[in-house]
Amino acid sequence: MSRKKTPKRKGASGPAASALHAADGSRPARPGTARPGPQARPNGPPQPGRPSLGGGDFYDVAFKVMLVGDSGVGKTCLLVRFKDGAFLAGTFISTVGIDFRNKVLDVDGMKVKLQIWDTAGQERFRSVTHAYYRDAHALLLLYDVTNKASFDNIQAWLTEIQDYAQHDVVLMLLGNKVDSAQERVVKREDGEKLAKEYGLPFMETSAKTGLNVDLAFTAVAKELKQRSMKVPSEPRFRLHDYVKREGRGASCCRP
Ligand SMILES: Nc1nc2c(ncn2[C@@H]2O[C@H](COP(=O)(O)OP(=O)(O)OP(=O)(O)O)[C@@H](O)[C@H]2O)c(=O)[nH]1
Ligand SMILES: [Mg+2]
Repeated sequence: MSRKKTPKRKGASGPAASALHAADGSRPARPGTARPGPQARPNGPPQPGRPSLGGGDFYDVAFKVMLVGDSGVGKTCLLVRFKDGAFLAGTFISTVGIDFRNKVLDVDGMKVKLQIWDTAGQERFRSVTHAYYRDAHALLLLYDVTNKASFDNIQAWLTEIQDYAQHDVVLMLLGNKVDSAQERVVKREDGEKLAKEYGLPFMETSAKTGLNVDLAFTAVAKELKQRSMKVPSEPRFRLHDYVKREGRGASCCRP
């Protein structure tokens, strides 16, 4: 990850909510009780493949990916869209603490398992989530294009990442909810500018329509897989170039 400058801490904020919320809607997350599963290792060498304990999904390498950003930006919805291909419409139920879902991807013939941690954006859970940054191989940092404050808080999140995550963590900036064209207050160019300033790959996404959601996770999986190979057999994967080339504009996929 390259960052041009050290951002100033502003203090992230988000709407208050209180109900329990698990990423799959079945198991509520309890703050401080979730632990990385046996298949996720701290940042460093990925674990060699084996079947997962629960689902029997075989894989060659496993990585831990964390979703971060203000409350309400759509982290849980992004994960549910990626994992289940569905959108959680209706009442917003804020995540409590942290929870995770697994998904195995086929990346150029290799089974790459992503253990994706969905964190609570609310300030009061920050100390819980801090403990998990260190183990993350990749971070997806989200803001909501219809919420200026969530965009303004990105610098604060970057400070937090700098303080708690591994220095070589794969980091990508995502502007979510681009389906809400009428409510948009953060222009695509603003996101691009900020991403450029910090040397981050950037995409706009929609958990509602699915725009660029698979692409974001696939790009991260490709980058992690390549990094994990001692002698890369393929040409160097370039995350920035990949998301620029493959990313689709918001206008192509409105419902
Ligand atoms: N239109 C639109 N709404 C979305 C999208 N993603 C999420 N939402 C809505 O935004 C609200 C918040 O989504 P969540 O995924 O729960 O937000 P979160 O970032 O997980 O919030 P915390 O768990 O509090 O950190 C919900 O009402 C979702 O239905 C999107 O891409 N488009
Ligand atoms: Mg959530």
